[in-house]
Amino acid sequence: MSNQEERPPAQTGEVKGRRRRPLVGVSFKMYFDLPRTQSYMDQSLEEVSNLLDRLVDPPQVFFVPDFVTLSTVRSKLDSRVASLPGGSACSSSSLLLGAQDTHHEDSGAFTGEVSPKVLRQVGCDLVEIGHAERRSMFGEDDSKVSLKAAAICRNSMIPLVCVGELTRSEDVGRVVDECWSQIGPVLESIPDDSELILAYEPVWAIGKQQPASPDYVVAVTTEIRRRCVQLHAKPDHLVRILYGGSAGPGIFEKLKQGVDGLFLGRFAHDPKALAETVKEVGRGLKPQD
Ligand SMILES: O=C(CO)COP(=O)(O)O
Repeated sequence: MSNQEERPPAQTGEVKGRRRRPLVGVSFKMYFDLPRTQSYMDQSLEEVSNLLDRLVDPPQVFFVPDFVTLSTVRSKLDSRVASLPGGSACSSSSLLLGAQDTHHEDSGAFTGEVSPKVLRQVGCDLVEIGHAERRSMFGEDDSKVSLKAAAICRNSMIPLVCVGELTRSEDVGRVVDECWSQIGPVLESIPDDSELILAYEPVWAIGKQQPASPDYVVAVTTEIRRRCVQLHAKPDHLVRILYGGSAGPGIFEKLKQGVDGLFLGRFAHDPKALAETVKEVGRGLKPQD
């Protein structure tokens, strides 16, 4: 598949079953060169596709490479799925492609920008917006994030919106208020029936040796979910919340009361660490394994 007409709208969760499917993703940020992206994808797909059928609750797994390698990664995802027997848990709805940003217009005189329409045409399922690095270094503010979220939905993809407070605080209400100032405008800008993925990434926990503490993450994400559902009346099954910020193997078990999965950076650079995390988010191996 190579163009938008041939691809059905991205629907990453199990919307019809009203179940929030677990989800694990990795952003390559700007860490990988082209050969590294290719070898990382080959090794990760080998690890993950061998694993998904053996898990209790196989998660969806998404990859977020740079713009230039989106088509390369798309081809690798498609050929891996095509090589597997029908009925495998490793299908086109379980291996997803994301972009790291988008412009909010579909076309026009915006030199250097990338259109959400083209992202869909090259086979993106989701688009990451509002990452802390883009907010702090590239002037991405809440109004731009909202426009981009609307553009992503308009082009049949899922917005993956990164939110998080700048500094750690014991006051969960204050932390959630800061996150809510980023989430509220997005919820206003997208259709009520659109899926949304929120990546809760406390800015102070990105790029560190340790993630935020489990109690902290669960308290914040539980309140974010409550506000989405009760304050905004967003259907519960349409919002998935991930944790990101120095996340890696060994932490999902402690966060699972609050989140549907993880969004990884450096600690997924080893494909075996990615596979280990996928295994944990997928509730481990089925008993016979
Ligand atoms: O920013 C992140 C994912 O978007 C997390 O990056 P690190 O896990 O490398 O801190």
